[in-house]
Amino acid sequence: MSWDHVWIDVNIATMDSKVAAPYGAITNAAIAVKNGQIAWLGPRSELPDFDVLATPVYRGYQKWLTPGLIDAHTHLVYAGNRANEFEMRLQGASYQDIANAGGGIISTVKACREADEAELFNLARKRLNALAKEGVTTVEIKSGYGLDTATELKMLRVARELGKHHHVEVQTTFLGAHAIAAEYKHNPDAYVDLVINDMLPAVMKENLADAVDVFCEGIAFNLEQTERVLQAAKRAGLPIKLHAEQLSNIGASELAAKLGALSVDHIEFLDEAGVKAISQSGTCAVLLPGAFYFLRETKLPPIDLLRQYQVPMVIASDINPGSSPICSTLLMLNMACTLFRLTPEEALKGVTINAAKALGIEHKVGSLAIGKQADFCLWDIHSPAELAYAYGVNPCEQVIKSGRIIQQ
Ligand SMILES: N=CN[C@@H](CCC(=O)O)C(=O)O
Ligand SMILES: [Zn+2]
Repeated sequence: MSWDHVWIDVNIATMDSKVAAPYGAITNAAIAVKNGQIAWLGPRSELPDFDVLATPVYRGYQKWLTPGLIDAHTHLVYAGNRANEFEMRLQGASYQDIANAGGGIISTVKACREADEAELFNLARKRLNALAKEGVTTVEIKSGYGLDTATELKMLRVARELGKHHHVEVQTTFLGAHAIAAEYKHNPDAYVDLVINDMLPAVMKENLADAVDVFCEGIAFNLEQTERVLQAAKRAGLPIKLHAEQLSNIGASELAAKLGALSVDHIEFLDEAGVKAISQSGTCAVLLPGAFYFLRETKLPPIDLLRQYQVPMVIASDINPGSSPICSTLLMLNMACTLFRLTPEEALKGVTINAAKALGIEHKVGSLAIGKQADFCLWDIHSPAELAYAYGVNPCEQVIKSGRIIQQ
């Protein structure tokens, strides 16, 4: 047997539902990598003979190995910050008040239109480095702070460039329908026309997006406008997702289900009819505890209903300057448990296999099984629950991306 690398004496949280144990765990295990893929994994005692002189072998000392983490919802390409709005909220203004007064997303739009690609790239790279240090190997990045064709393209190009220059794999999402651009304040439908007829074709031409998202909400796009954008995305052959039911329930998730969306994200105000609809369409529920925490929301997402209808729950950071300026996927695991009462196992599924489902890449990443991409992390922990339990001392010891050992 000839392999590129082998790890022995590790405990593996495979997160593979075919392994019938919590976390899909295999204890006293080994894993072998060849050509960027997992060539073998199983109990150490069953490890086939291999050429020990020719193969680098790493000893895990019974530490835990998990799939590389996947952050399936971020807005990490942006310029400026909104600390002033943070202060305004502490003086009593609400997130909606600020948005309605022309602040919020629109104020980040001004900063992003002014920034050039190099500036956006450098700011975003720091955020991506922070995630990578915590074991993130795949990240989704949205546009949506341009709201004109040139700036939306600029954001997506920066996201694509990040993916080329960093070991973390980047999935891009076109979110031109994030807010109504100030220039179209009095004619939102004309802005939707711009998104569909100008931005989307330009995005497609440069192959800049892996998916399309819309913020479907009272302060953003209504159901009809949202459907127009999503139908256009589908015609262009892109998967779709929605910012849905964050501040109110306008039926966004039922629309997402009808159109076969990959995910609905936020969903604090999702009701049983919506949960039922997304369970039937196989749409994932992306929970964003960072935004819930930072906006001091009080309405909890319907976790029990999501469990009851067996909707895959995803946990993501939602990194953005307005509602979640928190650059830590690991902290989200802790928040998912403390704020949303997820179990640590549910939380870990939310940043591994279920996050992969929300991005439509579960055939490739998200769990550890023979034939999958060799994306995994070695953690200095005694049980996988520790990843959600404690925060502040980074337990990530080693990151392997596509079979390559990343030194950081
Ligand atoms: N809800 C909409 N979009 C972002 C917030 C964007 C912002 O406030 O800048 C979110 O996911 O929370
Ligand atoms: Zn978001």
